[in-house]
Amino acid sequence: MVQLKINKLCMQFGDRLLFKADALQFAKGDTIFLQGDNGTGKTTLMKVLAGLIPATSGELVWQGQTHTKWWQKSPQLGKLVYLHQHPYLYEGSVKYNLSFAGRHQKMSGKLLAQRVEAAAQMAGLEHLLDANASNLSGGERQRLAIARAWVIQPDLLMLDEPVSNMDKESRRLVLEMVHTLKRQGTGLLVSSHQTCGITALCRQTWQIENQRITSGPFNTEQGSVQEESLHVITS
Ligand SMILES: Nc1ncnc2c1ncn2[C@@H]1O[C@H](COP(=O)(O)OP(=O)(O)OP(=O)(O)O)[C@@H](O)[C@H]1O
Repeated sequence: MVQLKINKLCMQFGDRLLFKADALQFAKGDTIFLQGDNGTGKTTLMKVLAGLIPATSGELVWQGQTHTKWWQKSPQLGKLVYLHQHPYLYEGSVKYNLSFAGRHQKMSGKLLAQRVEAAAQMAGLEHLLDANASNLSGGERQRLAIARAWVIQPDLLMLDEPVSNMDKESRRLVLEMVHTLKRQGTGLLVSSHQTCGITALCRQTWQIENQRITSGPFNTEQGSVQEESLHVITS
């Protein structure tokens, strides 16, 4: 079972305590809605879990191994993906962006080409495959970033405000991609200020409140879920 365990995590910026968590677990197949008010540390937590910044103290255990040497190549590379709401894209075409990570995995050229084509279609970007990624609109960039993750099928995917500033059609396309990943077993950790189609896929919640992260069950009745979710969930 692919999993990331967090023990006695503490995050501070200078003297300011951001959050503490005794024990949390994020595993393949999990679907977790990360909730918390503005500034409580949701993005920071995701960056810590992705190994992009170190926690002040505590332990992250990936597949039974503690990962404390932050300057070394992360063992989670390609298996755990973090998508920021303003995603970083590589210099080059949409096609280049979609194929980049797959080239560094043990994926055959034929399979990679098939997945890139399928991802472009799912993301509604097939007509932009040769366009320069830096010229894409905000919504197209977010769709491309999720499609890029879809190509490599990570074990764990962290989505930071995945549908913020997206129109209805973009939200539908992104939901479809995320839902496919979920069906294939990818674990999801989703931060969002409002319930949406993607949070409706979640069955657990991590709540950051009073500088503590607590976990519990989440059912979609806890929030009013927007109508676009239901079509995908039941189909
Ligand atoms: N490198 C840093 N140095 C100092 N403070 C930081 C740093 N990075 C983030 N912070 C602060 O930590 C707090 C949490 O930031 P973070 O972006 O993780 O919150 P968030 O819960 O994702 O917020 P939002 O919901 O508004 O996106 C903020 O007050 C932010 O200013």
